[in-house]
Amino acid sequence: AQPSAPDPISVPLRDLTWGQLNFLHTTDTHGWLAGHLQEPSYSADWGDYVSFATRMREKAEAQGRDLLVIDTGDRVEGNGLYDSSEPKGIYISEILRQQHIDLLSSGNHELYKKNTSEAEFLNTVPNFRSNYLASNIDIVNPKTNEVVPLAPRFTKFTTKNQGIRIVAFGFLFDFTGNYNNTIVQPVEETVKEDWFQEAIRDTDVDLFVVIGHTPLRTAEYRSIFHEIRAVHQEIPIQFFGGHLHIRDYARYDSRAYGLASGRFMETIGFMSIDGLSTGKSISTTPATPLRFNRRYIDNNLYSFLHHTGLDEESFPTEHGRNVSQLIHESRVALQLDEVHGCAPRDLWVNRARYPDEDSIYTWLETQVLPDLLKDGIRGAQPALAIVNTGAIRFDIFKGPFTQDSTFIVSPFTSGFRYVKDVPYEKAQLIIQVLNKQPQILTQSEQNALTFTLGPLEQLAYSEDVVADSALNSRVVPGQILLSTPEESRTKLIPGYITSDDEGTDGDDTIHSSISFYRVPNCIHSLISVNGSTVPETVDLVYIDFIERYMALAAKFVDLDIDFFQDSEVFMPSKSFTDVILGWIKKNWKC
Ligand SMILES: Nc1nc2c(ncn2[C@@H]2O[C@H](COP(=O)(O)O)[C@@H](O)[C@H]2O)c(=O)[nH]1
Ligand SMILES: [Zn+2]
Ligand SMILES: [Zn+2]
Repeated sequence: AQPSAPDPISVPLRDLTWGQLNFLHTTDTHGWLAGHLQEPSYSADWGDYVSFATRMREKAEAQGRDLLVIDTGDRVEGNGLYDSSEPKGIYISEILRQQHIDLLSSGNHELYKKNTSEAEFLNTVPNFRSNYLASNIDIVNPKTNEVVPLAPRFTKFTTKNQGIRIVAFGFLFDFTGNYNNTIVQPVEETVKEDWFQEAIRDTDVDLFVVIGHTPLRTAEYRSIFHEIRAVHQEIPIQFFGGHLHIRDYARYDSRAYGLASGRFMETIGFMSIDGLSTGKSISTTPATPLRFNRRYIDNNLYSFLHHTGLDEESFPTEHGRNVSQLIHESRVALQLDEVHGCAPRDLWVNRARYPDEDSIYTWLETQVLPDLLKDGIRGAQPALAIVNTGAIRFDIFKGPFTQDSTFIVSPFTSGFRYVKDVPYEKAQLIIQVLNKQPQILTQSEQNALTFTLGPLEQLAYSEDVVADSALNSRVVPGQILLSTPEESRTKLIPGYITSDDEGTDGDDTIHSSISFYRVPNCIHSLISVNGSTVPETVDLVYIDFIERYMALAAKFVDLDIDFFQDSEVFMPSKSFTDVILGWIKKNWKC
């Protein structure tokens, strides 16, 4: 457990609605298993979550109900606890496995690199036995060189208390950026496979559960929904999704819903279903009408104590405490609190307009990239650098910038490449193509370039909200009267106000809203020694992750360059993360 949760007397919470079958859901945790050390709203760690899941399971069992724990991938890349070890992930694997997870699947980040997907296949899948599902992912078995499923395609089981018969699948969206030791089959093809068609024709089923690292409102999930509905018009279907890093709840029909539960251990998703038939029920029609309920739980002890009805003494389990201790020891071993510099101000990914002096991207464009290129690549030749905004994963808070901050902000190993003597106006057109997302880039490729905020209308933001920029706001913009008059006036802290298919009452914690702003796919910085004149040609520098999109854009603007053939490495063995850290060590003295 970390710094205390929000002030308990001033944070109104919405309760959970329990059902026959209840779920806890995490997605896109990206290594944040220590919780948020600088944001009390999200300060619970994986050990606290182990305790929470245990207490919630006890609560369900006491009422003869069931509880299942779900995770839908992107468990790697994005926090020092994962990225700071060599090899990456050795500490996190041991921490992750301490949670009893009933169903889990792979995200796209598990597949970018060969050693990441092989660690998944050799460690995480066995750690969770048949609970790990991979309906559309294969891998080259590093021991036999055979192509095999990453994990079982699906599973069928009956819940312990209610006897609910479940068939579950685990899907990844039609991801194309995976390393060539894995194969992601398009979902449209998977649902036509014999094994899938046979599995959905099972008649002894009360509920289909589709987990996956797939945004809820996608063609992929719609095709699975339609395939199942083509066979079972009435059977309830529960989807769990992720990847867009947003809280979301989608209604497919009156008997099929989907839940997505944010990112970075900010949210524990809660889902309940009532009115399900079961293997035990005699009559085919359940006694109570079918009912789905969702709740986005802020990942902090205050919420956990409230929803379990326990207090600081009775809530923690010994196992949960031991996991928190393991996390602490892992962080010490990795020296994650080593200070590299002191940030003079907050710099925001999407809680500040761009461009703006509070935008992390403006800071990169005006400070870091010019410094990188100040000596040019080839003497006085002007240079233009392009970086995708998705390379930066989180905000910089005013104060110590640590080893942990380094990987929270920029976890990837991407380096830079460049091509020489590109006509400047063509280079400008390339940036426009990358940021205007014309038809040339498929939707999934468009997503792969942007720090995927997901549809902004699902994030609570408003141009005219004046909210202090830090989530654990030091200054709350005035008092906000709660909707029900008998509730006392109370101070709300800024946080998510999620708008989904059921309205805006999904968040367990009633927040004041925060402004969120869209950022472009890419940012850029032009450096020319005699800054004044517009250069004829530039050396075009870009982060290597976007090379294939640069090649696409070059075609679009009739630039005859083969980026894969004609490009060279710029500053070998220096990653974008090294560049950022080097700048911070030089400029942000404490
Ligand atoms: N510059 C780099 N950006 C990367 C790399 N790997 C991923 N990304 C960015 O992350 C998102 C996908 O993240 P997700 O958590 O939403 O799945 C992707 O769209 C890129 O923007 C990398 O190695 N270098
Ligand atoms: Zn993610
Ligand atoms: Zn993802």
